[in-house]
Amino acid sequence: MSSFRTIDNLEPGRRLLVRIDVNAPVEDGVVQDGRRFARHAETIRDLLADDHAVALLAHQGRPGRDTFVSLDQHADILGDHLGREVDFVPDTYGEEALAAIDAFDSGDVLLLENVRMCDGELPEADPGVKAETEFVRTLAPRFDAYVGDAYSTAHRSHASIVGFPRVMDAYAGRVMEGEYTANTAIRERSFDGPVTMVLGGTKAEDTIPVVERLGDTVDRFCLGGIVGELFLRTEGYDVGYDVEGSELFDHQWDDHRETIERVHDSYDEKLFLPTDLAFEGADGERAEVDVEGVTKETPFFDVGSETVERYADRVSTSEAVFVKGALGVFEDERFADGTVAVLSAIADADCFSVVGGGDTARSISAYDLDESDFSRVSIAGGAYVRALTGDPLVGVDVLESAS
Ligand SMILES: Nc1ncnc2c1ncn2[C@@H]1O[C@H](COP(=O)(O)OP(=O)(O)O)[C@@H](O)[C@H]1O
Ligand SMILES: O=C(OP(=O)(O)O)[C@H](O)COP(=O)(O)O
Repeated sequence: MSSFRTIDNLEPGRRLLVRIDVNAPVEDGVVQDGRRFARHAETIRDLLADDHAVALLAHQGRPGRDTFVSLDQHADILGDHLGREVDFVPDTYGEEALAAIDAFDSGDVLLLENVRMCDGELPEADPGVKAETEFVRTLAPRFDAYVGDAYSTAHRSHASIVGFPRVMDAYAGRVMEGEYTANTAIRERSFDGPVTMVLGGTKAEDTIPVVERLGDTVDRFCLGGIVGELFLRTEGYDVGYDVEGSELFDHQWDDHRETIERVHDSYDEKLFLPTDLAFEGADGERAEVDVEGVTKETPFFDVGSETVERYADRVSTSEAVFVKGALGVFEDERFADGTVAVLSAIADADCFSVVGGGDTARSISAYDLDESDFSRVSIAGGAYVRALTGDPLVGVDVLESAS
């Protein structure tokens, strides 16, 4: 059981600062609707039913990425879920934001601009340091309480996650409470047969430490995506290099090389790496190459069909399977085979299964897989796999300390 207070403990009619996570895929500049919007709309609906005034904080993307965009579209999508207007304020704690906050009243919902566009949110630092930022010092006194609902960002020590609850009366929202309860319960489960983790995606910092932390309890790690290529590079294959315009590999290699090499040496027998990879052929179609034949000039977008077969075989003989991160760029149909085939094998298998990640969970609906074939689909990725290790989530810790 968590020891944080929830929104059920709030007196009605408060002025609330609510941190949600509606970080979403962006395709050709268009923000894609998904589970995160639907789930946070439930929290907001419950808050409005208790006559609170709700100011929402959220982020989108990371500086420098093409998914780093304004939250104006997010306000419209949230509004569609709520069946009412959500006012977008193109400012976070400047004059325009303060005027909107000072004017807002019971029953109002407004969404402030992408917190990662304002000074103070980044980089990660101790909660006490984030609480001292101008951002927190300016907004905190204007509200009665803070609601932490962004479980999927609870592993980041950013101002909107840890700074506000450090200095405000703080409560957990419905998403925070639900995700925390479910993921903590999963961590406490034990399984008689093999446990497999399928790890892919782009965020090495969230997945590689998990391999190290769970290396003694998980039986097989099937690796793909950027993570898989970084491990292949450890084995001397010429993959996992940035091509022009991409910043996916080299800085992650510099940051995590030591850990990757250590994990590789320690858990060699449990690690399953791609034996073939897919790329865009000269005719624009999907082409595949054995890892022995890769060259560093070629960007790879999926695991190959032999790898898919091996991974599907591993998951179909597992008692439990945990997925975080896609095995390829599934948003492009040519490179969806790895992600979709392995998810289908999990859906068909008689196993306990969890699929997590803001992007990865989306592949389930995008490719008409049936959500009910999985034991759980989490809207969190990095936070959920970290929760499985038992390591603390700073965004949960601060809510517990605030109680
Ligand atoms: N080889 C690859 N190159 C570039 N991107 C990849 C590759 N493989 C997977 N991806 C991308 O990884 C993304 C999901 O990873 P990530 O954001 O880390 O996970 P999630 O949001 O699901 O937790 C997908 O959107 C997919 O396009
Ligand atoms: O999408 C998110 O995490 P996820 O990719 O682990 O699902 C969260 O919004 C956190 O975003 P971040 O990884 O840019 O800090």
